[in-house]
Amino acid sequence: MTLAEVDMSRFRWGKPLVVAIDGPSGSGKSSVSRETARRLHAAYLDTGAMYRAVTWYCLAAGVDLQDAAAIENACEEMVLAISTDPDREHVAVGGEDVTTAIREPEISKAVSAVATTLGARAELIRRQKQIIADSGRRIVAEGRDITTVVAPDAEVRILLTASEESRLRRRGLQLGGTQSAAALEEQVLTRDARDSTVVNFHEAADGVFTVDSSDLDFDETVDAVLSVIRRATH
Ligand SMILES: Nc1ncnc2c1ncn2[C@@H]1O[C@H](COP(=O)(O)OP(=O)(O)OP(=O)(O)O)[C@@H](O)[C@H]1O
Ligand SMILES: Nc1ccn([C@H]2C[C@H](O)[C@@H](COP(=O)(O)O)O2)c(=O)n1
Repeated sequence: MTLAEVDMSRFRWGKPLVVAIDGPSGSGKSSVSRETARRLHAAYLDTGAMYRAVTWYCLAAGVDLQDAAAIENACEEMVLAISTDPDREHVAVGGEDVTTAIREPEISKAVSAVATTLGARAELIRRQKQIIADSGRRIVAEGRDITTVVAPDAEVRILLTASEESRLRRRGLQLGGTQSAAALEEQVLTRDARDSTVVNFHEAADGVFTVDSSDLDFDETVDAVLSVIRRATH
């Protein structure tokens, strides 16, 4: 058992523990948050998957992604189910399993149109707050606006960041080394530039801890996050 695991056993039962993690693309939000949730025996919420699910629904229904009102309507009417079990990735729209489909490149390319539609954001934020409440406030939730908008009252708020170079390298490895430099920049930097027109995920707000993972491997990053949680809650 590592030192982090010994200390984390204190958090298994008892008080609410909402951990909110945001940061730019490729910083490790999803993978690090999922593992952190496992270690804490907590639920896990991937809010980016919800934006992707709305995008999938809009494309499937032929909704014009230039039409903000149509996107907002689609978002409000859509029946979305998302697993909060860190060991079970599952997203369904209207009962259809879209877990894999929402990771396709066409969704990654189109998702900023949904993420920058303020009416759609309002609806998803409402649903995300409800999921956090339904978890009994024992959850690790991640996404671009979690520390500032969705869960500003979380017990622990962390900005997980990394240099552009690390983030591009990680995304390249994640996609099997098949993407050109230009394609990776489009997926990581250009998408972040579009998304940051509606939400700030590059700077830590007051009370938000920063973990810079540029020089840390995955396990070291999880340990750094657990260490922040331990310090913040004692
Ligand atoms: N500290 C780290 N060192 C090396 N690789 C890492 C580290 N943290 C995460 N990774 C890897 O980097 C890749 C990108 O991580 P992840 O998908 O979790 O990022 P993200 O911030 O959620 O990105 P996005 O917001 O675009 O979905 C994954 O393959 C993950 O395993
Ligand atoms: N809370 C959130 C979560 C995600 N987004 C946007 C940012 C991305 O363009 C898209 C998909 O996120 P990913 O799965 O790549 O993390 O959704 C957001 O604006 N707010």
